[in-house]
Amino acid sequence: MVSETDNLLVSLKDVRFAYGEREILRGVDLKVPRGKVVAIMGGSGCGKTTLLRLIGGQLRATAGIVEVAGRNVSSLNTAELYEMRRRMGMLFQFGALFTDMSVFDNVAFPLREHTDLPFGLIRDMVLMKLNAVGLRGAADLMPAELSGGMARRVALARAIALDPMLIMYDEPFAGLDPISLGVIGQLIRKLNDALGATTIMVTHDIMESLQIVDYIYFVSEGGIVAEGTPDELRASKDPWVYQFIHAEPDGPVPFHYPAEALDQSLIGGRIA
Ligand SMILES: Nc1ncnc2c1ncn2[C@@H]1O[C@H](COP(=O)(O)OP(=O)(O)OP(=O)(O)O)[C@@H](O)[C@H]1O
Repeated sequence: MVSETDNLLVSLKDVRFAYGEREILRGVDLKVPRGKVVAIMGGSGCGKTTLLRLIGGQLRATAGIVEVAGRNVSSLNTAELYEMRRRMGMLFQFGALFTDMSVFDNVAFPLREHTDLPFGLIRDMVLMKLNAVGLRGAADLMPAELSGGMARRVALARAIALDPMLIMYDEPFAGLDPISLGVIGQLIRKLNDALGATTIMVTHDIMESLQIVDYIYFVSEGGIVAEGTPDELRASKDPWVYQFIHAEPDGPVPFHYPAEALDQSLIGGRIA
């Protein structure tokens, strides 16, 4: 259990959120200590991306408190929000690269947008970030010349270009082959630790998460239904966690969409 006394970078207290009339989150409590890598998992459409957007200040909670670095995100004005976002690196689903820019220019983009640093310094910073993801030699390539795994690594380098305090990834493993997936997982951990950052990632990949994260939250039906360290979750008898870790098709997360009993649906059942 993450405690109040941990040095928290992100804290959500009883957070509720609705898109119009439709309530997606109904009281979420979540804590992310500084320096840690935390995964948020859960079924499709349960509100994981929405959680990242609330933390990033793109959405405002309907109720409850979202705190980042000790500041209530809802209370920030536009300038303060902009300043906070500058300190966050985000890689959204399939975080596409700008196809008409070289690898170098893609990574330089946030530095040029957000700083007035001279070219020489930007150049060195870009090359250092590309070096960290093993692609310094690919600086002059265009995105079309990269494999899927390489493109994701460039997107990672771009997300950390400004040395963020918080890095958020939305499904960083989506669409990758198993080897690239392992490489990206290790990089996420390595970059977090090398930068002294804090990382939150939304993912469906439980096996990779168990290898690299410090803590996992499971979201379902608007709230956190399970949480723990990888070791705690591996040992857990909680049916929800068990279903996820052992990839059981049916369990607390049902395989079947709600319906009447099968024998009621079948013609034979009706005759009987
Ligand atoms: N802008 C929006 N307006 C209305 N409803 C939305 C909007 N964005 C998302 N939703 C709905 O809110 C729910 C939660 O969406 P969200 O993207 O947070 O889920 P998720 O857990 O990240 O899903 P997935 O794993 O499939 O990406 C979904 O049912 C989605 O249809």
